[in-house]
Amino acid sequence: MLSLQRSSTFLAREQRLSSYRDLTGTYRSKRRDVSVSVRSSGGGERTTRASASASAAAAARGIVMESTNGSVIKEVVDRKSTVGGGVQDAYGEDRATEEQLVTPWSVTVASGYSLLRDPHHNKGLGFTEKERDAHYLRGLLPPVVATQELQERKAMHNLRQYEVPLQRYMAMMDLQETNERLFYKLLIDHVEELLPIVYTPTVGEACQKYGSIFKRPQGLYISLKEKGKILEVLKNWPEKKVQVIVVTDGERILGLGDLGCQGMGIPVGKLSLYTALGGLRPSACLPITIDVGTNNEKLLKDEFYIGLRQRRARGQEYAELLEEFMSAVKQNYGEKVLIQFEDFANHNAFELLEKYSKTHLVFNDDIQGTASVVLAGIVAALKLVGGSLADQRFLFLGAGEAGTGIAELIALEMSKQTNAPLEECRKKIWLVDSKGLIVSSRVESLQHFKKPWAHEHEPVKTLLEAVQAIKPTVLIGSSGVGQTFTKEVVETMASLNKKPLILSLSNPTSQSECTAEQAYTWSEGRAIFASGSPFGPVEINGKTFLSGQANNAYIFPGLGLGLIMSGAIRVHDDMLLAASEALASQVAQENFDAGLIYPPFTNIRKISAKIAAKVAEKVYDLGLASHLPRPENLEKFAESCMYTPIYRNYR
Ligand SMILES: O=C([O-])CC(=O)C(=O)O
Ligand SMILES: [Mg+2]
Repeated sequence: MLSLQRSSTFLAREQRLSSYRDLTGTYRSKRRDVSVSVRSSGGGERTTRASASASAAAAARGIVMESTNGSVIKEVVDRKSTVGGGVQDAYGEDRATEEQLVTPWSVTVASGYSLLRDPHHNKGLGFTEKERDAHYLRGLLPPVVATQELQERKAMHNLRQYEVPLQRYMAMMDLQETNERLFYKLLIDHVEELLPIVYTPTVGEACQKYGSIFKRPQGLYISLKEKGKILEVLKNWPEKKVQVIVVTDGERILGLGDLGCQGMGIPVGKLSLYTALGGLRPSACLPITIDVGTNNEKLLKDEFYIGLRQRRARGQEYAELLEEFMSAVKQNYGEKVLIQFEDFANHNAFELLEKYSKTHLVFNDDIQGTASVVLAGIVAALKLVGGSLADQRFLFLGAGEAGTGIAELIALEMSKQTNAPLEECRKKIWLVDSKGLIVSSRVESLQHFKKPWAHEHEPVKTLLEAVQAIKPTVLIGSSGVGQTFTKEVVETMASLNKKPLILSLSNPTSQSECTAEQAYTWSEGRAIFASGSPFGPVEINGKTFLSGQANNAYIFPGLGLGLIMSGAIRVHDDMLLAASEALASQVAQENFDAGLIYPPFTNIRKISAKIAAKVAEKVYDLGLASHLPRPENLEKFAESCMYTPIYRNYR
């Protein structure tokens, strides 16, 4: 038996790096040979055995260990990666640095049978002959070695056999859970086809049925039961170098309302887009659902419901849990971790953003991400509609997070362009909520986020009357209620404008204010239309009409990448404006010619890199960057940071 001699520095290093919690606290190997004395982070001595083949690597680069069945190899490596100062493991995956390994868990990578069941490293039939020898895979796979391209073709072929979108969603989730790189290769290469599956609209249905389709847990669940222990819960998550968290409390999932704990599908879906569209490493992404109960009676009675069976906690109890969560995140991951709030109900969304934007790197996707994407679409649409932003009159149906968020960013941009006071710019923007047009006589009873939009006007009850009274050039739906842009509403817009700009933003498709077909038919093909969830081409009198997807998916992946690569510590409105400008500039003449105001999603990675570069530029300009020096070419740097799903060759 060969004993590795270790210096005290090395031991100290291992104290942080090499502890691995298994049930017995020991490591044994059938394969013999190397015995390494290490200390656990709890301070106890452990004897670790590693195979002879691993011993060279152990001596050269740290420590390699195998478990009883020879299936788990643990490595500590010290090669720097490009983004955020991580390291790469034996498989070339970016991993946490020593300092980042702050928990009892540490880096583990598998071989043999376990490797085939490790979604981060599994390649299925893609393992080469050499890898099959080196990683104890002989006999565990059929003889054929397939290229990743062949696997991709097969997976797409199989996926297309399913006619029901939810089945495709489940097949995609299975793939993500078995072979992560293949999952992302599919998603990146077939983004237009698969976005509606892993994202809106299908993800909405998946959340509604999450309890029944639930197989393996994804993401982290933090419920009221974990109060007082949230830091410990965070430490149970296996990845230590987390850079983005998407968190929901499930109270307003898309336009579907309170889905409680089953809202988890949203953070999972959003983060898969962070990787596919924005190039963040999957291991850097952490989906979280905060479960404070649900007021959805149907779910409370559903025997398959997976969340707390109680009504929602409110007030102090809610605030305390969120406060504990926010400080635990900062304590565990530092102040550069990006926290994206998603699908909270209005009251909490505004309050959380207001409170934590001063102390954390946070943004609310529904308020700010949606605002940025819609502003980009409007700015681009001016090329088709004519006139400047300040020449337009805006009418919103819906005065919640999306409506007021978009309205404010439009006013901000208008104010920048014209030098007019923000107050004046706001007067060109009108909002309708469930009680009618928001006017000054209602101001006392309005929630605080609606007050800036209470302009002088006599009361108006319905949307149709509001359209007739305000005569908007742009109509925006963000109410979460489907079919509210009626034939009369669209016809009135078309009678007032040569090219009415109509945006039906609510998700999923069932909640869209009108369909593409309705918008084009009722406006006699003159509307410029985009929607939150996608619509296919529409044919009217032999002419084909396309419509774009005004969805925050255009913005948050690039925005997040820009914030992370610059090491931003706060989000500023100017960064949202920069993201918006970058997106608007990506609409090509051929898109305009087709009546589109957004570029196609097929180029999204390039678009995200451009958005990231513009956002990072703002972060540096505002002195909010912590990654110094500033790279010379931010766009190239953004591209170089992006994760690619191509299989790695395993050493
Ligand atoms: O998820 C989406 O498709 C867009 C969004 O944030 C929402 O509707 O809440
Ligand atoms: Mg959302």
